[in-house]
Amino acid sequence: MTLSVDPHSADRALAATGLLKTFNDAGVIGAAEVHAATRLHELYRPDAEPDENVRLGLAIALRALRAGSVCVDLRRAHELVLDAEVAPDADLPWPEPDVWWASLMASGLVDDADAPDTGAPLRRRGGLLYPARHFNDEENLRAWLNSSPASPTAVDGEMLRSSLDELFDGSLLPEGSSDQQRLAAVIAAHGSRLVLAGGPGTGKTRTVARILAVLARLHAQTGETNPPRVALAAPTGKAAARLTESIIEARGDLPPHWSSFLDGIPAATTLHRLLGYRPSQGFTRGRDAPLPHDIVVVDEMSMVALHLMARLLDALPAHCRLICVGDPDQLASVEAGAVMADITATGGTQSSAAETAHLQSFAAPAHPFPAVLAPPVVRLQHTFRFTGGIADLADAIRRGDPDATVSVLTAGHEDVTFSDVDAATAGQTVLAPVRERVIAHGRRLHAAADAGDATTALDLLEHHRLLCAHRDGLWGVAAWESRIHEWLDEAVPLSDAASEHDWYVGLPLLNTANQPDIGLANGDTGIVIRTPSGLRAAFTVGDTPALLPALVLNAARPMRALTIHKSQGSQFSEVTVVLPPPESPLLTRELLYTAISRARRHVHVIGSAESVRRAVVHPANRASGLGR
Ligand SMILES: Nc1ncnc2c1ncn2[C@@H]1O[C@H](COP(=O)(O)OP(=O)(O)OP(=O)(O)O)[C@@H](O)[C@H]1O
Repeated sequence: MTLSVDPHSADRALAATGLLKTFNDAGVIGAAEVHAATRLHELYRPDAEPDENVRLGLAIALRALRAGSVCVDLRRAHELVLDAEVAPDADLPWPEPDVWWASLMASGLVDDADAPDTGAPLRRRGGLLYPARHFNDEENLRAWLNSSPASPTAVDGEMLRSSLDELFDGSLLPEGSSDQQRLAAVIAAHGSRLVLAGGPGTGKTRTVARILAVLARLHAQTGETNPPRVALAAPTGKAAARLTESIIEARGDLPPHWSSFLDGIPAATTLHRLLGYRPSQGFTRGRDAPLPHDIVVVDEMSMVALHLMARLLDALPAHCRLICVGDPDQLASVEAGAVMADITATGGTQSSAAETAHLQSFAAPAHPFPAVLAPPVVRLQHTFRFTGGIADLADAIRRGDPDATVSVLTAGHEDVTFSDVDAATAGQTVLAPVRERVIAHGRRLHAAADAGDATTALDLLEHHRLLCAHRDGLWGVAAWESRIHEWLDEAVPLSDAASEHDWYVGLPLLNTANQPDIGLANGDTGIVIRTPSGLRAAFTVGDTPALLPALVLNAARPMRALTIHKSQGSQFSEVTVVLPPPESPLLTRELLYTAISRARRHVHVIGSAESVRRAVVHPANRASGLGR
């Protein structure tokens, strides 16, 4: 099958020639890659005849970036690049890899990883071709992962042991299983790096709060009068707000004489803000202006792109501990890289026998640590919050087992329902349960909004969310927005609700830009409520509802449905997931896992079993050189 590419598409580069034209016509590379490859070749080799293979290498490396990969294995370029789109399987004239490499290395446009950096735009490591900037960022991360941990003798062992016995007693774990939360605390106490990986409800935040308390106690013991300077950060404003809330909650769960160790920790901020990002200057924190902190915690690491991670590592002072927290099975960052998944798959450097024995000595007798330790990565596996269908479903998806996933979906669990239909063509009868759910939720939202009760309305907003993979098209957010609007208009009805500026009482809103002047971040959600002064949008700013007029909200749009990508970092009591057809390029294991793990109490999946199976067996394929 050859992909028919619209000859008038903006992605067609009319001036392209040779291999660039062939691959552009086939839809493998876009106009942007054709232009960039041509330009870079001219810039770096103004005197040389354009070499077809070299220009294609440049374009493919850039195309891979657009698909989320920081490098490309030239032997498998056809798989990697085509993976991101509706794939042509045409017989394209891919250069023979050895010949391709020979052309690239002779071009002066590629520096080998082990040779001096001449400033060429591409780098080679083994069989991988990188844009130079991404190569350097990956090297930065590799060096951090492989750096040797701090000396174990720096820790007051007795104090650490007694702290662990109080805060990490492992009492809810099955006898004989490793207490991974305690292991995380031991590793954090001994070194400057911890990567804490785990699914929802595995106790990541609770563990972080307790680690911070233990570190503060150990710090005080050294005679320091000031507590350690801690920064909490996350990739988005929404995730930062949630981290702040979760840490406050976890603090409330600490024994009273421990909670004061968390006094004075500022609210979480976005990573960009922590690193002093200014649109005109870029990141103002870096090697020359390091962060002033002793401990930095970054949550929702799966959303952190390689580039951002590298800037963070640049800005860490040598003594600073970095604790990275996240779920490696979720969708990766919008920009290239899959840092969290790569780090957890790679592991760190394995401990020596002496180090392992030392770390082991901090395990509780009933919960010995694993025999092989690879700091800094610790994976939490025991789920404390979820039981039943959602946990089983998440597990089956994570394991990549399509039969088990479909079995859980159809097993009749109380917390999982499945409509095995194509959501776009399903009739009213099949969709009746979704309609009822949406209407019941809409009525409650409307009642609270009409009464001007911002707190209740904002709380209710988190009770149910409909999530789609796509923004547009029959299975996308836009189609579901109008379908839900129609359902509600019949049932509530919305035409009776007061309306101004296209707003009406009870309309959920999504803010789509960062607006620090009014305290809103991109991704914040709110709801239109009635107030004595007219309609206002209620958004949570800090920990209280702010009532904002339409005038200041130029980037807010209706939100009856949300993309799964945008829902990352949030959780809802109930979630309805609309799956696209099996041939959708967005349908990946990470997408399905992220969607269902947004649900706290109930998940409803609407989509064919074939779509479910296709997602489960199709992990997102982001190439990187870590672990090779
Ligand atoms: N070792 C433990 N003993 C008892 N309860 C625990 C333990 N670990 C976690 N919990 C409880 O499990 C629940 C989930 O914990 P927590 O919020 O820390 O998980 P999480 O991994 O951060 O979840 P999410 O990713 O969904 O935010 C909390 O109520 C917490 O108190």
